[in-house]
Formats: sequence, C-alpha cells, structure tokens
Amino acid sequence: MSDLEVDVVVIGAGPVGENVADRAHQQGLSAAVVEARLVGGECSYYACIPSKALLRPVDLYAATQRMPGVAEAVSGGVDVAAVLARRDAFAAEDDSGQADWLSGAGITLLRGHGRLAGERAVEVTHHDGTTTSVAARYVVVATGSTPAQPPIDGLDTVDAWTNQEATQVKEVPASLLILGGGVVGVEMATAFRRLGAQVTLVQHGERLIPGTEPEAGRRLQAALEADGVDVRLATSMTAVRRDGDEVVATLDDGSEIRGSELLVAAGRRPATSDLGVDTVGLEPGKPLDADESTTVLGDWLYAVGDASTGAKLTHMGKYQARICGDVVVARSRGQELGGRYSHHAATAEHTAVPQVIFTDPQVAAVGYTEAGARDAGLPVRAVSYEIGSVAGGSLHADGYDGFATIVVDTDRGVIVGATFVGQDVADMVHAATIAIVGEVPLERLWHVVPSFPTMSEVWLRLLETYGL
Ligand SMILES: Cc1cc2nc3c(=O)[nH]c(=O)nc-3n(C[C@H](O)[C@H](O)[C@H](O)COP(=O)(O)OP(=O)(O)OC[C@H]3O[C@@H](n4cnc5c(N)ncnc54)[C@H](O)[C@@H]3O)c2cc1C
Ligand SMILES: NC(=O)c1ccc[n+]([C@@H]2O[C@H](COP(=O)([O-])OP(=O)(O)OC[C@H]3O[C@@H](n4cnc5c(N)ncnc54)[C@H](O)[C@@H]3O)[C@@H](O)[C@H]2O)c1
Repeated sequence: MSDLEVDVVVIGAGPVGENVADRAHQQGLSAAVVEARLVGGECSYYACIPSKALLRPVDLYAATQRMPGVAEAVSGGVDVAAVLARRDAFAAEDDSGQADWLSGAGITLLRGHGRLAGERAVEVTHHDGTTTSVAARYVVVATGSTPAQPPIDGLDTVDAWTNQEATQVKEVPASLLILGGGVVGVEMATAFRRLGAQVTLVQHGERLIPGTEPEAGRRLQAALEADGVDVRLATSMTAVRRDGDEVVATLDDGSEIRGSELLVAAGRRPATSDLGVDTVGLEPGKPLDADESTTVLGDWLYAVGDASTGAKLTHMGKYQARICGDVVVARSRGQELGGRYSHHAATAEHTAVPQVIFTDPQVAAVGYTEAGARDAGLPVRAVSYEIGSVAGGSLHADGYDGFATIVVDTDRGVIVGATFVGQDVADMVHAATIAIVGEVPLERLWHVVPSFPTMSEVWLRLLETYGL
C-alpha cells in the first residue's frame, strides 16, 4: 500500500521538472514533485541565473568603455559589492517563492531524496529519515547533473570550487585557476577577471568552447587574453595541492601555476547514480536515453533535462518538459501520439538547439557548425561576414569585433546552422532558429528585409556573399 497515489511523479524540481509537473497538472492530471535540495534546481541558484547576474554588469561596463563620450563619463570599474548584492537578489539560496508557486499551482511537493523502487513506484527519503512511498502511473526523471571531477592527483584534497561556489561567491578571490575551457570556464573567466581576480584558464583541448565554429573560439580567446586572462590551451593539470592560502597546480610540462582558488569546470555528469534505476533494469550513472517523446521505458518512465541524453541547456530541458507533459496527458487519455513537429516529439533536439554563451564577445549559435554538418553527411557550404562591416554594427560599438556564419544545405537550399559572435548578439540567434526550424528557403529569406541600421543587416550580406 503506497502513502501517496498520483498520476505523475517527477523526481527533481529544477526548471525542467517543475515544467513537466505544471504542464501535466494544467491538463487535469494530479502531480507530485520530489526535491532533495532547492525548488528551482541548479539553474536558479548555481548556474544560469547567478552567472548571468554576475556577467551582465561587467559586460555593460565593458561596453561603455568602447563608446567615446560614454567611456570618459563612466570610469573606475564596477562596484563589486553592488554586483554581488544584485546577484543575491536574483539567486539567494531560498526557495520559498518557488515552493509557494508549486503549491499554489496545486502540485504536491515532497522534500527529500527520490529513488525508483520498481515499476511506477518512487520511494522518498525525507531529511528527517522518514520515508514516503509514491505510486504513479507515470514517473519522470528530472534530476539534472553534477560537475565532473577529472582524475587529477590531489583534486579531492584542495576544496576545489564547482559552479556552486563560483556563482555564489561572497568575496572575489585575488586569483582563480579554472580547469576547463568550455562554456562554464569561459563565462566564469570573463566574470571573475572583470570583477578583479587574476585568472588562469587551463584547457586540455586545442581550442576554447569546442563544439562551436573554430573562429568563435579564436575570437573569444583573443578577447579573454586582451582582458588579461592567462589562457593555456592543449595543457593538462596533472596534480594539485594546497600551499598555505594558495592552490598549486602542476601542469603536464612540469611547470606550476598558483591561485587563491581552483574552479573545476570540466563538464557535467547526469545525476542518475543514486536513483534506483537498477530496480527497473537501467544502468546507474548513465544519462537516461529517452526517445523523441522523452520516453525511456514502456510508456511509464520518462527522462528530461540534464539527466537525459538531450542537450544540457535550460531552454532545451523545458522544451522536453513541455513535450513530456503533453505525451503523458495524451497517453493517459488513450490518444495516439502525433509525429514530427506535433506536441509529442522533441524534433528541435536534432535540428535546432540554440545556445548563447554570455562572454564578451557573446557567442550565439544554433544547429550545425560547418564541420558538424559535414560529419553528419550533409552537403553544405558556409559563408561568413563581419558584423562590424554593416552600419548597425559599426554604430553599435567603435571597432565592433564580431562576425556571423551561416551553414547552408546546398541540396535543399536551407540554413542548417548559424553562429553570431560579438557584443549584444544574443537575441540575433532566434531569427536563425526560426529559419532553420521553418526550413525557410534562401530565396524566401531574400525577402526578409532587415531594418536599417541594425546588426541584422548582416543577414542580407550573408545571403549576398552566398550568391543571391
Ligand atoms: C554555471 C552554469 C551556468 C549555466 N548557464 C546556463 C544558461 O545561461 N542557459 C542555459 O540554458 N543553461 C545554462 N546552464 C545549464 C543549466 O543549468 C542546466 O541545463 C539546467 O539546470 C538543467 O535543468 P534540470 O531541471 O534538468 O536540472 P537541475 O537544474 O540540475 O535540477 C535538478 C534538480 O533535481 C534535484 N535532484 C537530483 N536528484 C534528486 C533526487 N534523487 N531526488 C530529489 N531531487 C533530486 C536537484 O536537487 C535539483 O534541484 C548552466 C550550467 C552551469 C553549471
Ligand atoms: N550560457 C550557457 O548556455 C551555459 C553556460 C554554462 C554552462 N552551460 C551548460 O552546462 C554544461 C556544463 O558546462 P561545462 O563548461 O562544465 O562543460 P563543457 O562540456 O562545455 O566544457 C568542459 C570543458 O572542459 C575541458 N576539460 C575536460 N576535462 C579537462 C581536463 N582534465 N583538463 C582540462 N580541460 C578539461 C573540455 O575540453 C571542455 O572544453 C554544458 O553542457 C553547457 O552547455 C551552458
């Protein structure tokens, strides 16, 4: 006999889990969410929100320094205490508001650690050691991810920072070593350097932000170095130790670097190790492999967000959540699922995943890179254009440094990928996302007239460069 019976139980109340529960509940199903820490998940307190709260002020300040007439009037750098206070206003570690929202929406919140206990069953261990057994028609895993810990001698002895300590920082350290030149590494390098720390970033690959167009990584590296970040590419840390107040890292060439703190930003692992997935025949510690409809097993087990094989981005997780909620509702009503581009298939996962990296320059990309498209066997041609060469770009900032690239499927005559690099390009990627998902032919895009003088005029130049 279970303590609680619901239609849907979601394990993990991050942005993704909350959305599944809400979507299903709004369409008439009863829903419960299990949360071990804070309602709102990693994104709200230790990832997207606090990191962007730290980055926006330093970005804005840097933009003023590129504008004659403003640079002279605004000087002296940002007020670090005020920046941290504003970050706290967005991301203080208090989930009462989000918990109230859940209960207001009619969704049951169970605080504790959830584990699968066989088919359609979840056992919750509360913080006081008591348990609640939940029986549900549908179980959704939305447990997110935890930082990867590379096998480096001494790493477990130096109190290295994860994204949690970095984004919740109370006092900016004099110096920071960053392990990893992916998205977390470059965003935190930008924030901490501009908040006053000396930053050394160690990346074992040949370039920063692998997975984006190579030129994006090169421009970003040049900008970080111009800011004073010490970027070490093709370098590995072999050992780390504490020496007084400092962390000392030994590099693979035998040299040593020192910093007040070490941030490990070397990727994420799905939080599926202590989840009881073995009770239903799945392997712990692996991302849960969900199909287009987010289904993992039978028609009762689903996975969404960072815990799944999908893209590890909040907006993509929330997209999967909307699909998952609608699939569960359809199945509960005995309805057939729709196909590609219905509410029941996460089609964009395969064609158009957008991402904005909030560095300076920003890197905003969607779909395939040129190399990625070729690897996928697509016949493509890519063209690029400097955003600073269109009137909107040159007016936006003196010496505007940035470019746009589109990757065109030459057989179908449609865009399959786009990248924008530069100051304030974040929102430009959405137009490209629409073009890719809508499979808008280049001939039709020719009639999509960009306003003058905006940076979007780069679209026209890209099409001309392509040959239209
Ligand atoms: C520094 C940083 C910055 C980022 N910035 C961005 C950004 O700008 N834009 C973007 O799109 N993405 C960003 N991301 C990625 C984004 O944070 C994740 O993709 C997103 O948080 C995934 O949401 P989720 O709900 O799947 O998981 P999470 O947000 O990790 O939430 C999972 C929740 O499940 C709970 N949980 C886990 N296991 C259990 C269990 N067994 N029982 C009960 N509860 C459990 C956890 O406590 C947590 O609250 C960033 C990531 C990092 C690290
Ligand atoms: N703005 C955003 O959208 C945003 C911001 C931050 C994080 N995120 C998401 O969070 C996730 C995690 O980000 P992340 O930066 O931790 O992972 P990542 O996979 O983006 O990058 C990890 C980097 O660490 C490097 N690395 C791994 N092991 C190393 C080692 N031993 N030595 C040196 N370098 C090493 C890798 O080469 C890689 O470049 C990503 O999926 C990312 O998309 C998104």
